[in-house]
Amino acid sequence: MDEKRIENAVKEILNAIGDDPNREGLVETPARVAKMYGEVFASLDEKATFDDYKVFHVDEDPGMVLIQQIPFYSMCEHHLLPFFGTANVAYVPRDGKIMGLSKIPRLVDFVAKRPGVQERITTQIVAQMEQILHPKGIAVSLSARHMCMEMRGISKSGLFTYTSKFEGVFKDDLELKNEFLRQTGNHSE
Ligand SMILES: Nc1nc2c(ncn2[C@@H]2O[C@H](COP(=O)(O)OP(=O)(O)OP(=O)(O)O)[C@@H](O)[C@H]2O)c(=O)[nH]1
Ligand SMILES: [Zn+2]
Repeated sequence: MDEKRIENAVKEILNAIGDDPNREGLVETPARVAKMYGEVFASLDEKATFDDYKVFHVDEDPGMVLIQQIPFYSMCEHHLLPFFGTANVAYVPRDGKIMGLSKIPRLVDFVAKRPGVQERITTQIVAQMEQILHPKGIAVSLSARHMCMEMRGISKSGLFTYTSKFEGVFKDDLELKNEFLRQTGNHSE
């Protein structure tokens, strides 16, 4: 990431909104924003990859593995305002192939830390899980608040947007899908 360029751009924005980038409270702001963008957009760094996942084997296929309520923070690509919430990620292993549990929240972070939309985070979690494990099934659901709908524009506070994607056995096996929905606090039909 080109921090110097971000700093200059932030100075320019401060000027453009009619504030003074040289006043005491703002002098260090461009550098802080550049550093902050480095964090919230960390996945755009050319060195950033999600290849530190660990795959293990168990003798018998367990059923569903589900990590619930994984907090995530992202920035909407339309307004560069935060959207944030929680993700539920489940899979059903194939051939005893399982993943290091901590890698799932890492994967959610990796997918979230770039300008995006909630729908794409949802589908990319599914795509990455598929690539790493080729499991029998994947279920992902996200619930998030979008600051671009709360602090501006339509200005509706406390709206939660829900997105979900079900693959493989989660599509075919209604009981399994219902178990995911029940466990994650959502109600099936
Ligand atoms: N589908 C989707 N839309 C999003 C997401 N985050 C923000 N948006 C929407 O992106 C849209 C951008 O619409 P535009 O009409 O181009 O922008 P705008 O004039 O600022 O729109 P308003 O927010 O309605 O004022 C808005 O409707 C936002 O609510 C997201 O994660 N997914
Ligand atoms: Zn937005």
